Formats: sequence, structure tokens, C-alpha cells
Amino acid sequence: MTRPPHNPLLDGKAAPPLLVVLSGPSGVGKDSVLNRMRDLNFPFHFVVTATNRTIRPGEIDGFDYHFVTTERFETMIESHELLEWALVYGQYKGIPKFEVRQAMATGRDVMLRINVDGAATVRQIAPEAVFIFLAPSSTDELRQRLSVRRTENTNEIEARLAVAATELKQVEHFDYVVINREGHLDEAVNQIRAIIAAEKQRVFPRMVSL
Ligand SMILES: Nc1ncnc2c1ncn2[C@@H]1O[C@H](COP(=O)(O)OP(=O)(O)OP(=O)(O)O)[C@@H](O)[C@H]1O
Repeated sequence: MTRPPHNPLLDGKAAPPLLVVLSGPSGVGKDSVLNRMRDLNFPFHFVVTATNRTIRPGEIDGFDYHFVTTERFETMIESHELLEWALVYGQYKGIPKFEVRQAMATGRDVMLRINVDGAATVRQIAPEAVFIFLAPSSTDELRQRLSVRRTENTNEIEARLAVAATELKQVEHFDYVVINREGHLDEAVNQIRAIIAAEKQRVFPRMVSL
């Protein structure tokens, strides 16, 4: 782990780019938080995940996800083009390496949205990233959110809730926890903003190398 002797801010330079990993159970609101941060023009490079799942109404290819065929996704796995990938509920999801590297090379902070297992993999590759766990106020709230979204049937919702129970226990491996309270999305967004602001002021900044 290489660290500069002190914060570059003291020399009038910018702090090194952060790799921020936003994780949490399915349906907790990761996409909603990211979309809100985009709307508010947070100065991040938002990494676009690749997936073979079908595009949902309102989603934009290359913005919400890179929608690719199963064959293309499997080629990306074989040629090591992905920082991390997983088969989640029958759908492939993965993070193209080039996106993260390119953005960090330009000095921009990078925001990754990933499930809890994926966060564990990224933690091994990039332990100096900032790991934020997005949590619901309660399981009932999570069930309600998955029901309202209407993208899964009842069995799938129950399966996701069972997984969520184990995922919530992983919170201890994260640096920060943010509660995405019902009807208070902006509160979660503001807390993430505060975390990032504090991270920029560290005397010994995190240095991510990929
Ligand atoms: N703070 C909130 N209050 C009320 N509803 C919310 C809040 N945050 C998100 N939602 C709603 O909850 C549902 C799930 O949110 P979202 O799709 O962002 O979750 P996710 O964590 O990205 O899920 P997945 O990992 O399955 O893709 C959506 O219908 C969204 O509009």
C-alpha cells in the first residue's frame, strides 16, 4: 500500500481520485441513489455495468447499463475484460475494467454500484476503495420496495429477501453505512456526499491502484 507523505491539498494539489463502491441488498435503492447523484451533477465517473438482462422501460443502453448479449458477456469474461462479474438471479452483471482505469487516469473519482458479493471481490483487488453499504430501515421496507418496483414475481422477491438477510450481515466489512429511508432518498444522497467530502480531507489519502 503506497501512500503519499501527506495530503496533496497541503501543496495546493488535488486529492487523488477515489474509488467509491456503493453496495447493498437488491431493491435497497442503489440505482435510485446513483440516478439522483447524476441528476445533481455529482462530479463522478459513474461506472456503467455490463449485463445480459433485457432492458427495462425507460432504461438507456450505455447509460443505465451496457446491454450486451449472453455471447458477448461470456467473451468479456474469457478475455478478462471485467474487474468483477457475477451471475445474479440468472443474469450476468460485470464491471468493465477499462471504464474504471480510464476515469481514474484522468483524476476523476469513480463510483461503482455492485452487489454485496461483488463488493467483497473488489475489496480484495482494491482494498483502498471507499466501501459504502446502503441499507433499508427494515426488511418490510425492502419487501415493499421490491413489490412496488414490479420487476420480480412474489417468489423472486422472497428469494431476494432471504439473500438480503445474509447480505446485511456483511455490513461489518464496509467503511460506512447509509440508511436509504422510505421517502428520504435525498438524505441518503447527502450522507454519501458528506462521506466523500470527509474522505478528501484525510491527512493520508487513500491511493487506489488497479
Ligand atoms: N428512499 C426511497 N424511498 C422510496 N422508494 C425508494 C427509495 N429508494 C428507492 N426506492 C424505490 O425502490 C425500488 C428499488 O430501487 P432500486 O431499483 O434503485 O434498487 P437497487 O438497489 O438498485 O436494486 P437491484 O440491486 O435489484 O437493481 C424502486 O422502485 C425505487 O424507486
